[in-house]
Amino acid sequence: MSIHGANGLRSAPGIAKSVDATAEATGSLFRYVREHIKEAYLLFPLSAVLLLLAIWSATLYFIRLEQTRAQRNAATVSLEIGATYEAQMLRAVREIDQTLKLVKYAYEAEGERNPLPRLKERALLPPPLLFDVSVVSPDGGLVASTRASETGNISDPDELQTLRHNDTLSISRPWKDPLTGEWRLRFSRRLNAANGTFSGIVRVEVDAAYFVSSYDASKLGDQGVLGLLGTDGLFRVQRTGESVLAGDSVDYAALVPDTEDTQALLLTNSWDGVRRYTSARQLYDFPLAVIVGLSEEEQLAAVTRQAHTYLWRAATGSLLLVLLVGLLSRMSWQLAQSRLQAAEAKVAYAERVEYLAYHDGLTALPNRSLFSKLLIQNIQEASRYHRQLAVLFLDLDRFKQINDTLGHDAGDQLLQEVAVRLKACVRASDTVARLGGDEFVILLPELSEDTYVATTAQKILSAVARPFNLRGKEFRVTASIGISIFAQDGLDEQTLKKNADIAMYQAKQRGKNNFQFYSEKLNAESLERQTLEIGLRHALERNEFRLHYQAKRDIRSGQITGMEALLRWEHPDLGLVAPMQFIPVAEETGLIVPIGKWVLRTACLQNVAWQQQGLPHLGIAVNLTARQFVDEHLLTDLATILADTGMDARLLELEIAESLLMQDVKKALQVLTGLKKLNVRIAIDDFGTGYSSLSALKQFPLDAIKIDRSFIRDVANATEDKALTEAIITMGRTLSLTVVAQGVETKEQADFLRDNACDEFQGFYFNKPVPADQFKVLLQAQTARPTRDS
Ligand SMILES: Nc1nc2c(ncn2[C@@H]2O[C@@H]3COP(=O)(O)O[C@H]4[C@@H](O)[C@H](n5cnc6c(=O)[nH]c(N)nc65)O[C@@H]4COP(=O)(O)O[C@H]3[C@H]2O)c(=O)[nH]1
Repeated sequence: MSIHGANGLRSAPGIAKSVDATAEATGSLFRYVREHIKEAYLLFPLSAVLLLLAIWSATLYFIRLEQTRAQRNAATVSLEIGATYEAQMLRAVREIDQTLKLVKYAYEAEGERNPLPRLKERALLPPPLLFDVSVVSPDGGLVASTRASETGNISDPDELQTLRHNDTLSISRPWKDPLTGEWRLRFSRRLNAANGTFSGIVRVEVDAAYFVSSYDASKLGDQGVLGLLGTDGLFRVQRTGESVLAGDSVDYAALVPDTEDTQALLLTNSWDGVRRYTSARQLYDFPLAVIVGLSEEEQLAAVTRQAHTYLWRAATGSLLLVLLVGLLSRMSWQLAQSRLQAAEAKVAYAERVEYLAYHDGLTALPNRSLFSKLLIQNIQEASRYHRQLAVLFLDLDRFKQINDTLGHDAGDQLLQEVAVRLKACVRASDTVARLGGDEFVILLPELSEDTYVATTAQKILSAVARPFNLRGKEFRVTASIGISIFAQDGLDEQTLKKNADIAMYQAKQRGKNNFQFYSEKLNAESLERQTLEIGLRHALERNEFRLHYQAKRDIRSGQITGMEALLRWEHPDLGLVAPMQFIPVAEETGLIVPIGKWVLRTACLQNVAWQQQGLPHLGIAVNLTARQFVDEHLLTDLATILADTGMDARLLELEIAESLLMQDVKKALQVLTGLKKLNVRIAIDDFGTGYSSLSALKQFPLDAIKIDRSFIRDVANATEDKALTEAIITMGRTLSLTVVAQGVETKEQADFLRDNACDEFQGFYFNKPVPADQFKVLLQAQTARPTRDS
């Protein structure tokens, strides 16, 4: 029991589930139909189904109507024929009975033993061809007959027996004439003697076919029936088509209603098994009934044929309709499908447009808009749940250079690779987005542990620093990252982004390839930077730049051998701004290019002016930054300036930082060769800090190297710096380069350099950078007193 119970429990939800599923399926079908009902491909079949229903309902209705009409008609005709037939039979039997009565009267009342000849003579007997009238003695012997051939005792003993006791009309059983093979019938009455005793019978014999001779095939067809039935249930005669039969026995009571209200019934006639609309009437005063039957098959044949025609037409119409609707539905389905496809394409296009609106096409990372949205959302959540989140701004160091050197395709490839590496460094819940150019931003929405941000930032720096393979070559880039934390560094999206940006610039300032957390101090620096940037944009047109000149002296004679032009910015509010403060800003913003051109032109003009004033023809050095160095117009600009100012190219020296040259040796060689073709001198600035390879140095068309100040600073004390400086000087001499020591501040430093055969020096120990008018005084002094100054 328990097992059954458990099964029952288990199956109940199963049944419920399948019922639910069915309901669900039906529901969804209805929903689908409701939603798409207006679609032609559904409307057509639905209309077709309705039309088919209408066609078939009408067809079947009309068939049924015709059938009913034909049935009613058959029943009516059966009744009508029955009524007529009844009247005919009544008359016929009455006439026969009248004859019998006439003979009986002549016999009994007039005492004629054989009244037949007299009656015949007086034409009171029926026609002899049809009827045989005879008189029979009580023992069955033929007394007289209208038929000449009839002789002997041919009476039925039963008939005699019946009439011996009754004075009624007797109707014999049908019998077949042995000679003709036709069915015959006999009607008889008793003859009384004068004393009233039985003295024989008078009878009329007739061909049974006589009673069914009114069979009209046009009405009764070939399968109808016309019959005379005795109340004993024995057919005296019945005719179907041309066949006349007799003697069949039926249930009289079942066939002949005992009411006046006659009607035709559809019956399977027991004597031949044919279904007929059968009407039966008992003859008044006689033990006979007339039977009329119309074959159902024949009566409904026309209707059935008609029905077949209707059905055939309906079927043909339905088939055509189905084909037509199928065709139309198919066409409209195809149309709907193509419309659907067009709509889907539209949706896909809209999705694509939306995707593009929120994603970076190059890296497929979220773009600035999407990042802002995500950041706003995450700030709201962090605020609600009192959580922290971090925004990391990342900028690639030297990206522009790679882009300019290797081309945009390589730059794009690099950015894509960086995007992949960045994503690999963070969790799936973190967001990496690209703001544009080489700027990326990372959102860390959940800071599980305090060190997570720093760890992630470090991981990113290491990942970016791994070499990239671009165009079959290995390249290295680094990144600078600025970090701001919600809520301490800002409560809204703008502030967090701005502060992360500030921190990122700070990271750049601090030598790149590092990360910086935002602080208030950074903010102040950033503000200053912003002030500088805004001011720088107008400094040229407002003529706020000045050039100062610092002398380079020969190490042995102390004579001024040349000068370096150094840029100064006289800011209206900030006063004199040092180049180390504003040149990085000018470099980042690209303003260094027009500013650099101004410097070159001014330095050349000044130098030519001094020459024209009779002062010594000395070389002048001008610094170039990385951006100036890779500027595609550098050579043409320089040539123009030289031509415009009339400057002797051999007196112009361009100082280029060693680190810059070593970043991309091939490109450096290309630019330097171009410069050299203009006959300008080339010096490597800040030498010793850029890890030059000797082979690279040998390739470059150089004229001078300037030892970095950091070596000179400790040259008098630190053994290591001494050794390095000695090595640099030796190397410079080996390569036949002028070796210049810069940042010489003390006598010790000067002595050391002199002892180690350095060529020239430059430093506060001799001269600080001064404006042109002051430098002119120095030059004039040297012209007047060309002696050693040191
Ligand atoms: N402590 C110390 N410093 C000394 C001494 N002797 C010279 N200096 C300073 O050293 C710097 C020499 O220039 P730099 O190494 O090319 O370094 C330059 C150069 O890289 C850049 N710069 C200056 N003017 C220009 C310019 O017109 N164009 C470009 N592209 N860069 C410039 O800015 C840097 C700094 O320029 P300044 O501030 O003028 O600083 C100058 C100069 O004033 C010394 O004995 N002790």
